[in-house]
Amino acid sequence: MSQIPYDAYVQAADYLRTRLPGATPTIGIVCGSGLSSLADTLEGDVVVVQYDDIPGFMQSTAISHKGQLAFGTLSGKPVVCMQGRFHCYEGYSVQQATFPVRVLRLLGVAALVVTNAAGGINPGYEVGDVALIADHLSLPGIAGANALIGPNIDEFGPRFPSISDVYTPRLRKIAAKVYLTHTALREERKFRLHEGVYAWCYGPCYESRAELRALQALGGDLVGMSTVPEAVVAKHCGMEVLAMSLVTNKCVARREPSMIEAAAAELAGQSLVEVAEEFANSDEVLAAAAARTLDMQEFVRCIVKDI
Ligand SMILES: O=P(O)(O)O[C@@H]1C[C@H](O)[C@@H](CO)O1
Ligand code: HPA
Repeated sequence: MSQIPYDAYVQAADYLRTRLPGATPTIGIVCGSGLSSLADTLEGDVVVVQYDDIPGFMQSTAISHKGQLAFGTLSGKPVVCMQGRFHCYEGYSVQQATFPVRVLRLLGVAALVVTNAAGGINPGYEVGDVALIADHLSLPGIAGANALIGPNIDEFGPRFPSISDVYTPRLRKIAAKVYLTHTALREERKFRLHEGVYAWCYGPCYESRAELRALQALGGDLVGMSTVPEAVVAKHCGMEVLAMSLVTNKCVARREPSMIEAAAAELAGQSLVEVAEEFANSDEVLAAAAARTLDMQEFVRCIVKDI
């Protein structure tokens, strides 16, 4: 894996400092698919910087990911929103995909709020629910797709970091308290809040049914194509991390209908009951994200106030 040198991160952070007239951000918010309008709620002197202009940044190619950083204040705190993240399925290495996280760290970001659109594997999760990520399953990570592979950059963190508490309990508790005390979000049942395990897959294919059953058996509640590399790198460089998924589709993990049984039934002249199945698709994902976007804005705004 080609290594990104420390100087490249420093160069990007130095460039961004020249674009910022005021305070540098202490909180970073990564906007997931369909959730980039979180940045529309920024206040104060908002500064928008295109990824194209930042030395070393990649291009955002994912649908609905704008490809810009928006700096401003949210609930009175200096924040930066990443309107567009980099996914490995776009062809980026895990180091390239996580480049912005380390740049934000160099700018002074101490807490990273990461959002994503995810499929619900847990049968109790419905479209429109939100889940705080309590832990993750990183099959690509344990198989070698880990941004920390290669010479360790000691300026960021230790060679062998523990990531057992990567999703900072303090921040999860803050988010839970916001939800439990926010009348409009909870009592009006705008969305249900869960806490679950996010299974990271490389994508871009949505998972097969057998893969979904495997992830379910391994303890996954959600499945998505992002977040884990960012969280690992953020934890390595000493950031607190809060990650949450918006459930945009329910995953169909039921076993495939047997074509041997279907063929035998047809040969015996029996009529078959067709089972209609719904499979994940990106239109459905973006529509579900759009439907929940204002609630997510409000939720994140209140959490940031209490961080
Ligand atoms: O950036 P996120 O994780 O929100 O995006 C998810 C994963 C894929 O980019 C896309 C698949 O529908 O949504
Ligand atoms: N699988 C993977 N990524 C996703 C999904 C899914 O079902 N939904 C949104 N992002």
